[in-house]
Amino acid sequence: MSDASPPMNDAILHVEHLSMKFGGLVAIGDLSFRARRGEITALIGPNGAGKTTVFNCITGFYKPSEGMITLNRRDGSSYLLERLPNHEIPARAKVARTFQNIRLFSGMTLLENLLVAQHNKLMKASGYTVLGLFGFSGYRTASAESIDLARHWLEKADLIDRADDPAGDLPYGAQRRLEIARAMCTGPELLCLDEPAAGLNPKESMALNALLMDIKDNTGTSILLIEHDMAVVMQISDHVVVLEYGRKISDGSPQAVRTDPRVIAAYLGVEDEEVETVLTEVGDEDIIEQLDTGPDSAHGPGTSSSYLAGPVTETVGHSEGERVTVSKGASKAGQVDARSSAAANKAAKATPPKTSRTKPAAKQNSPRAISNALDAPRDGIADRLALIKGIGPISEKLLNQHGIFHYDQIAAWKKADVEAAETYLAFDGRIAREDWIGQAKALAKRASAAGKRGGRK
Ligand SMILES: Nc1ncnc2c1ncn2[C@@H]1O[C@H](COP(=O)(O)OP(=O)(O)OP(=O)(O)O)[C@@H](O)[C@H]1O
Repeated sequence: MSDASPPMNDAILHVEHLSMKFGGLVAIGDLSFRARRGEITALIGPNGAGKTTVFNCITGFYKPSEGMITLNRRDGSSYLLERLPNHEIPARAKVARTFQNIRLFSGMTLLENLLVAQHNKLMKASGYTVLGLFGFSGYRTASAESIDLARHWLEKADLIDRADDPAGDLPYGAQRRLEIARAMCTGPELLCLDEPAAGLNPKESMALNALLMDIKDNTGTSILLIEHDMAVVMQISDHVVVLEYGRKISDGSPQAVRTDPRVIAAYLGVEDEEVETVLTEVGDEDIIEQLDTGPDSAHGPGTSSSYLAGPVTETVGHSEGERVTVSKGASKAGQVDARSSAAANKAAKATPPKTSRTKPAAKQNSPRAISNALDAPRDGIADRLALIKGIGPISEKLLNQHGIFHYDQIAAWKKADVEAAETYLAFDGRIAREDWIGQAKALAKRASAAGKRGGRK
């Protein structure tokens, strides 16, 4: 939304008309948004929406095909990140990041990991000579300061008791916090976190939220967050930008985005005919009303730069005139737009009573055809299937309704089971494309190794 755009001096990050192409694929198309200083900005969207590609452009791993990324530092200096050499982005623009996959030095202790992160500062203090390491008082001071800073962040991350343990021995959630502590040791003004809550159990998720809120409240570091866990996003974000197929489909406060029908349709990854069912399940009567009467300009990207970037269509345009076709009807946000217009045109259509908004009978009464379905979760506790990328809360509920509660059940699926599940979920090829079976195997293994510590609801 246009009201989400702060004045330039309030924006630590300003992304303008960013496009990134990989051969014929437009991973990001004409994306513009701002992240305010001192806030947590979340970048969300379904798998493959282009979130990590945006991060890679901001942090210099990719040079964008088009567009500008401006980083405004507190001291008034500004950097065009797309022009800075990769290695200068952390040092000069003060941007730090973590990755989807944990990248710690697992054989080093926690303290050593945090000292390595301060390598540049220490080398500078040494005068870049071996003698400097032993002789310069400047080095000794810098070294003591580095240890203090590392201790400070170990305390903040609630890891000080494990300071001398190898990082690889930490539980998964603690490793995630260590990565953030390590990034904070570089003194960033913008901290980019790629799915920090992925694979965390609820307790670990709460500890992560506390750490991120502490960073926000007490350091002045701004945070840009990619996250699939909506509980985390809605709880701690000040501002949310939603992507679908590389295009921005919504931009605003967590509340505005949460109630945007385009986001619900796109993010939950539902098929066209299921949009209304999803909205009913989400339980937001206002949205259901909107779908019957047309789009509400107070919600969604009606006046946002996503509209300046053009409507979401079944092709993704590129400024050089190239058009790359995505699968027909692929944009769920586009489907909502289409449905809203169609609904507005059907003036004579009577609004069906709310009680009639139920799942199609075929879906409710489908015979159980997945070979390893169970009547109930083992020990009464289901795994969090939504940790599998591609499974949202609605799909998780549907799977549960069809007797699938555990990672190992999905891990053991054969072709016929996949086909049966796709019928229930009204997906076409997504299970293989998103490798649910591979993800389920990894989660089952992790849950089993941790004595199912992290994998339960
Ligand atoms: N180096 C690359 N070469 C070719 N295609 C790429 C490359 N990196 C990303 N893509 C493609 O760009 C699109 C966006 O990918 P990206 O990883 O940015 O999505 P994402 O929103 O981060 O997805 P996820 O939530 O699954 O991590 C995808 O279609 C992906 O296959």
